[in-house]
Amino acid sequence: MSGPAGTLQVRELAFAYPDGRQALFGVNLDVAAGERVAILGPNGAGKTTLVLHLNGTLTAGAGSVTVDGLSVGKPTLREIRRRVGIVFQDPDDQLFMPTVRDDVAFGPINLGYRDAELAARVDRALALTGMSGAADRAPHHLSFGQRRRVAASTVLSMDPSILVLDEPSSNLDPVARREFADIVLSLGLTTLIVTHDLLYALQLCPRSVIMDGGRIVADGPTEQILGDAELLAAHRLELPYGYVLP
Ligand SMILES: Nc1ncnc2c1ncn2[C@@H]1O[C@H](COP(=O)(O)OP(=O)(O)OP(=O)(O)O)[C@@H](O)[C@H]1O
Repeated sequence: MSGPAGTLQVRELAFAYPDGRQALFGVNLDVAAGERVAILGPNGAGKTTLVLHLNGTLTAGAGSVTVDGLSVGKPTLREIRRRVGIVFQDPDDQLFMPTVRDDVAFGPINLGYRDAELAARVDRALALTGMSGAADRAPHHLSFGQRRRVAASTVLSMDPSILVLDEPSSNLDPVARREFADIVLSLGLTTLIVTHDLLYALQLCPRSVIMDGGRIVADGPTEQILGDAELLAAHRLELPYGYVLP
């Protein structure tokens, strides 16, 4: 079965790590095509654990995850990995080839693309992040901000329907931060953003959920969530010092 591209359904998802630590307790989340949703919450809330279920890196202990109408599980894993692109916090976890072009081509080559079709995918993915000029450079010669863009290109070259960004603003200077936000907005993809940067969530995501203790404890318009001082305080979230919502 297949559904509209860019849709996500998480149903009663529960998960315990092998050491017995229960990290998720019945998480429910529906994301519509084209939505941008911030996943907020204190350290240890279960945000990363949830995200790692979306592309099948972790397997649900109970409940289900459905992407574009496809149930995440062993039989669909290859297709799910293509459809859900995760950009990790540290780009160096994703860049390991001699050149930027090789890194961005890695995923499509695994999918069987070659020659002109492969080149077109790589060129497009680099253009989307403004990194076309760096195609022949070594990733480790690039700045952190540039490496983050290339890491995004490595998943965009798979033509994903859902983009997951883990702390996308971390270690970026203000201009790089804004430039990356502009890239995300220009893509128009269903996007989940895990972040402690509440203003980045406000800038990029009309909707936010708060996770705490392995559960989603709030879900609504970002402006409303960030405007609720009691809710934020109850879950160890704080706007930057002195900041007043517009
Ligand atoms: N590999 C692991 N083995 C055992 N427990 C783990 C493992 N990874 C995470 N946990 C635990 O699962 C819970 C959720 O962790 P998770 O990393 O999902 O939280 P998080 O919200 O992403 O936190 P942070 O904001 O610090 O990144 C925590 O209690 C954590 O200690």
